[in-house]
Amino acid sequence: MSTPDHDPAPHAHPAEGPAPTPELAARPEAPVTAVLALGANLGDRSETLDHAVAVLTVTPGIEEVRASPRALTAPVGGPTGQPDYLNQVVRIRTVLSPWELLGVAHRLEQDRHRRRTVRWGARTLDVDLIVHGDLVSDHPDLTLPHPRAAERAFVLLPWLWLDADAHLAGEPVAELAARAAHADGVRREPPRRARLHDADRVLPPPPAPGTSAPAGGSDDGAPEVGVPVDGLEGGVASARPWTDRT
Ligand SMILES: Nc1ncnc2c1ncn2[C@@H]1O[C@H](COP(=O)(O)OP(=O)(O)OP(=O)(O)O)[C@@H](O)[C@H]1O
Ligand SMILES: Nc1nc2c(c(=O)[nH]1)N=C(CO)CN2
Repeated sequence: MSTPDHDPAPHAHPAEGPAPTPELAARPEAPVTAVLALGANLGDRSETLDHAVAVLTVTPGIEEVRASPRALTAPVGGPTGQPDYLNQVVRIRTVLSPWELLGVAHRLEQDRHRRRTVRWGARTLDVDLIVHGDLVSDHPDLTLPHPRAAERAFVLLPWLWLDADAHLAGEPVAELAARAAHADGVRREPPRRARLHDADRVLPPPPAPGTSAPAGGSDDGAPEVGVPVDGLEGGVASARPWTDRT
């Protein structure tokens, strides 16, 4: 028996091969802003998004990772009866080509054993590339800006919460969000702090002689920790991946 996430014969994704156009293969000479949209509605959605943001943070060629507040959203399209999605938008600066960035997106999905079977079916993780600088591409394997982003409240609202001045193809995201259908199905998650299992914690150094406060750590008493990642180069991140900055 197979479920949408247990396809016995997953097919290779086109982003594993060469870029289909020179524009999609070209690395920018200087970092450009790119926006990714994450969505998960199977498994531990919150942990999945934590992992994805952490991996982006340590991916070579990606810097200045800013993650939006998260939204719990009613599924739009696809089979009925799906669980709600957890959606988030991530803005980065990157020198990766659009095709390389799509490859990163698909490795993140594969890390979560995503299988493509039913269109818009439930999935452990979906990572869409919304914009890559000002690039416009109409190639079906990577269309930029993402062809459905301008009407998706589950993309536009988190993006707006992250960046009130954001524009998509010259239009203010605020205006697109105000017009988007299904906005009432998008509920902003309250800001949260990462809670790590004790076994994953890196203990802070002991207090200096004569002091009582431990060195380092965060303001809620949880120590600053690195984030171990696998599947991509980069090792351990020192940045905090739970960047719910509002
Ligand atoms: N901007 C883009 N971002 C991500 N994938 C894209 C983009 N443009 C085209 N694609 C192609 O779309 C194909 C299907 O992607 P995916 O399975 O993530 O679709 P979906 O999430 O179910 O639907 P939607 O594309 O409406 O979000 C991918 O194989 C990819 O090559
Ligand atoms: N709420 C919600 N609905 C969706 C989503 C999503 O991320 N969130 N993604 C889809 C295909 O990418 C289709 N429908």
